[in-house]
Amino acid sequence: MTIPRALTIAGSDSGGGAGIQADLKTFQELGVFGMSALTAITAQNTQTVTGIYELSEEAVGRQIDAVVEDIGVDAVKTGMIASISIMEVIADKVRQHRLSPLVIDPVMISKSGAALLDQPARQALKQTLLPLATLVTPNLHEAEVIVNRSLSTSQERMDAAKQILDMGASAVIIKGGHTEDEEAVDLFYDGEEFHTFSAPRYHTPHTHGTGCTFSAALAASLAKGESMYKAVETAKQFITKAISHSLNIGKGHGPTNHWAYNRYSKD
Ligand SMILES: Nc1ncnc2c1ncn2[C@@H]1O[C@H](COP(=O)(O)OP(=O)(O)O)[C@@H](O)[C@H]1O
Ligand SMILES: Cc1ncc(COP(=O)(O)O)c(N)n1
Repeated sequence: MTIPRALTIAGSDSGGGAGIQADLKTFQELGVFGMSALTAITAQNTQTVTGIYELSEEAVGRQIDAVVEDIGVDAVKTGMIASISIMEVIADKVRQHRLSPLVIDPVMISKSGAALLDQPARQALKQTLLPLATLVTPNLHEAEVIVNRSLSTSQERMDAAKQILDMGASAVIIKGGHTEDEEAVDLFYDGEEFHTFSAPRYHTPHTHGTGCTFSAALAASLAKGESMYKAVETAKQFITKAISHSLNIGKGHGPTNHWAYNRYSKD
């Protein structure tokens, strides 16, 4: 039996709801062996980020080399990248090791408002990492930063999706977590067809780590060999369960529930 292996390149969330911790929990729940390359350590809980400690470029590069050269990687995701210099190392390593499929979650700001990618890096993303992406997963705000205009209508989002593919990404999913719509609708485009993936919107404050969990579920599903379309379906089901059973932990935005997909499969 071959064991699917996924690597997350992201930041640590001491609070356990987002970042590397969310990714590894998601990989585990989906039956994929999880590995990590940390870009930064955050001191963080459900209310706030009190410290960000970036790792050196060398530390990031060596973690990636170590797992690739020995264990092997069937899919990769990136999350918090922190700065341009770390982004450049990641892009170099992706090219050097031909890492694919590559899911890029262009994390910019935490739900609690902390900058997790500095301003220059938000623009550099377009040239440095997006062209390498198998799938890029911006939320609405991140998509607006990438295309540099507001996206209020579905037509504007479809145009933005096309523009993101013109930047070199193979596919994009613009997530609908931050709209006022009754449903949480994600727009997928792979250069051929648009698809929407919808689920009921849960009115809960406990959505810390939704984007990390979603992109980790995508990487895990791709590591298992699912098609891109099937991987989005699985990830949408996983995140919807995780949000519908989210955890009232801490005093702020609690985390999503990573075990809900397996434990509450019938409701
Ligand atoms: N309140 C909610 N109810 C149901 N689904 C949600 C809710 N909030 C986010 N989602 C879904 O969670 C996934 C992550 O989206 P989003 O929260 O927009 O990402 P991010 O964490 O990057 O801001 C998407 O599939 C989105 O539709
Ligand atoms: C280390 C790290 N990575 C990503 C997020 C984004 O998650 P959210 O937007 O839910 O706060 C985070 N808060 N911390």
